[in-house]
Order: sequence, then C-alpha cells, then structure tokens
Amino acid sequence: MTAFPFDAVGFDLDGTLLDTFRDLGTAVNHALALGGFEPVPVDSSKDLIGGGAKIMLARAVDAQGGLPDEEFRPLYKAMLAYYAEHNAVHSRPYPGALEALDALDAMGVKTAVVTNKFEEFARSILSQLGLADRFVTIIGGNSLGKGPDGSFIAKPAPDPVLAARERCGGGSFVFVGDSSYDVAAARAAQVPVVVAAYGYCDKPPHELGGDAVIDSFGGLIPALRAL
Ligand SMILES: O=C(O)COP(=O)(O)O
Ligand SMILES: [Mg+2]
Repeated sequence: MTAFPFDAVGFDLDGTLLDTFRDLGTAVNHALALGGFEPVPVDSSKDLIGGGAKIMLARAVDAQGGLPDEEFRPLYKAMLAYYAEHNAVHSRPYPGALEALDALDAMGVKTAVVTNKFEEFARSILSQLGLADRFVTIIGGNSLGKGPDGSFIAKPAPDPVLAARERCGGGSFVFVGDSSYDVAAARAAQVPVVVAAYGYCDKPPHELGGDAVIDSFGGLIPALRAL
C-alpha cells in the first residue's frame, strides 16, 4: 500500500468527531426558558450549530423576535454555565470515529481538533469521553484570542487551522468538518477539506465545496488516500 498522503489530520468537533447536538440543544433550551422563550425541538438544534455557542443561541432567540444585547448577554452566560456542567450527558463519538483515530495513530499520522466551541468545553467533553490525550492539540473558538474587531479568531478564519498544522509539525495537513465554517477555514488556510455529510451541515453536503464528502467515519481513510 502506498504511503499515507498526510502527516496530520485536523478534525472539527461538533458534527464531525462527536455527536453533540442533544447537549447543545438542551443548553440552548435552558437559556430560552429563562428568557421566557419557547424551546427549540432538540432535533432542530442541529441547524443552529457551527458558529459556536453565542451564534447558536442568537439564532434561536432571533427566530422568536430577538433581544437587545443587554438582555441577550445574561441568557448567553446562563447557557454557558449550564453547558459547563452538562456537556457530555448525551454526546458521543460518531460510529467508527475511534477506529479511524486508531488507524491514523497506527500509521503515525498526527491528529488535532479545531472547533468553534470554547476550548475548555472541548477539553471537558473529550476528557469525559477519554479522548483528550489522543490529539496533538485542541484548538477552540477562544484559543487564539480576539482580533482587531473584538471577536474571537475562529473558523471561518484560517488561523486555527494554520495553528493546528503548525502544532502538528507543519507537514501536509488535511481538515475534516461538517459546516461551511470548516470548508471556508480550510480553503483560506489552503489545506484540503473533507465534508462529513453525517454531521450538522448548514448546506447540502455536496454543495459545501469540499474536496471529498464522506457519509460515515468508515469512509474517511479511503477518502483521504484518494485526495
Ligand atoms: O459549537 C459549535 O457551534 C461549533 O462547533 P464545531 O466548530 O466543533 O462544529
Ligand atoms: Mg461542526
């Protein structure tokens, strides 16, 4: 078999490595209830995920008329406080994820996580699932601090993907993600990107503009070999 074409693989977290929507949706609904809003059906919370917790709650609140910033902020804080305590109740790796990580390890391929979730939440969930030590680095939506516009430097900016590649040693790198944030970040970082069609894709997976689309984790390594 020919040598594996990548030195390192970066993974998005929500909707790519882990199925997290139930815990995220429950945290959104906790905040919505405090604000006197109707809950979101937990299944449709998948449609809110991708840009991080703040965007997720803002989308849910805006769909019910929105809130001024000073009223939104305490709800957002309450969502974060709730999620800090309840982030791995239902969240699990997708079927085949652990096997794929094992296979990459066995080939000496490094792995990294690049998520728009806050780093402390990503670490907490991955630790509870026994996975935190498997990755060379875990980069969250707040890991690189804020840019000149005052917002966190996160996907779709290329910086977190570039930081992951550098922390993995700077060789050939590929990114795997489920949303337009992932594809845009990888494109801006000029690394190839595989779309996880089983995730929370914010567009039809084949329209996200990835270099390959996989329907399950089992398809990942063959798709990477074929890039
Ligand atoms: O929590 C989110 O909205 C995004 O997280 P992800 O970048 O791991 O998909
Ligand atoms: Mg995602």
